[in-house]
Amino acid sequence: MKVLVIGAGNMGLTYATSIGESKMLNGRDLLIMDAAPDKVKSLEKIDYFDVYDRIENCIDKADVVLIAVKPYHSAALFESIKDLVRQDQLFVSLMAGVTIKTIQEALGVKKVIRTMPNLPAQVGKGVTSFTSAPEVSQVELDVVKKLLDTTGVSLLVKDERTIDASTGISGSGPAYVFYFMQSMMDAALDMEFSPEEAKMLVQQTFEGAIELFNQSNLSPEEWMSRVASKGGTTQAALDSMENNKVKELIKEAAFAAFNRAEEIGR
Ligand SMILES: NC(=O)C1=CN([C@@H]2O[C@H](COP(=O)(O)OP(=O)(O)OC[C@H]3O[C@@H](n4cnc5c(N)ncnc54)[C@H](O)[C@@H]3O)[C@@H](O)[C@H]2O)C=CC1
Ligand SMILES: O=C(O)[C@@H]1CCC=N1
Repeated sequence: MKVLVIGAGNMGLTYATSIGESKMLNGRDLLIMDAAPDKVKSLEKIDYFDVYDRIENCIDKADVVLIAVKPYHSAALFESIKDLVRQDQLFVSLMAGVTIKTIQEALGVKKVIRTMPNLPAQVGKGVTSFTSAPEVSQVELDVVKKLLDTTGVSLLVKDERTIDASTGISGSGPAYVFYFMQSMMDAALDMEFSPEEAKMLVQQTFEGAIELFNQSNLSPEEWMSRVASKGGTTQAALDSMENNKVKELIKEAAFAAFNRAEEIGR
């Protein structure tokens, strides 16, 4: 089986590298293609895959094609490959919001899987939701799951609405965590810690909290109550968040991403 990754940015390169490192494929069965000459130059230093700068030189070699360009580049890409693709090829999209029907119609193919990965895939801690067109067989789904799992874990979901919902939680989610980290670092700077001290305090607090969560069956709410003493400092902070409806605002933000994914699809 030969796998071609189109688009060697954050996501495409991460998947190509993870698949390469996993040794799932034989020698030269992994191909990568990007339209940016400087990107292609930097890829040539990496040993895991054969690198292409022109789609017509590689698309017909592939059994599985991973599409990892930005959604707004998808129409131009589809136009450039629609006369080169085959019905037996399996297309796996990593693009937010681009529907299976759009891909099928633009390429004139049936076998399409749509995924929603996330950036922690870069460190093997990704979570990828995926769903497929009915024309994709169970064997093909199993193969793609193995490819996706090289970057962390994956979750087969029932439909494309759930892919858009995953975008609001796990796809965009790492940015919400970074937003929280940045806000705490900014607060630390206002309290006159140095930038290095602020980073250390926040980084270790996040790592420690995640480790506690991972090593127990307690919910985040239960852990919150273990940190907070009655009438103490944590309660003052949690009360402030409740009064300012921070939870509602975070939910609203997640739904904004979900809605935007659906909007891009339309
Ligand atoms: N960055 C993230 O955290 C996540 C991104 N995604 C999705 O992954 C996809 C890629 O995002 P990133 O990797 O962040 O983008 P990126 O901008 O880092 O990479 C896209 C790459 O595609 C290349 N490209 C553009 N048009 C091309 C064409 N016609 N042929 C070949 N290569 C072409 C660009 O040169 C670039 O290297 C997007 O559709 C996005 O919705 C999904 C989940 C998370
Ligand atoms: O912001 C975006 O559109 C992409 C999809 C999920 C994360 N990044």
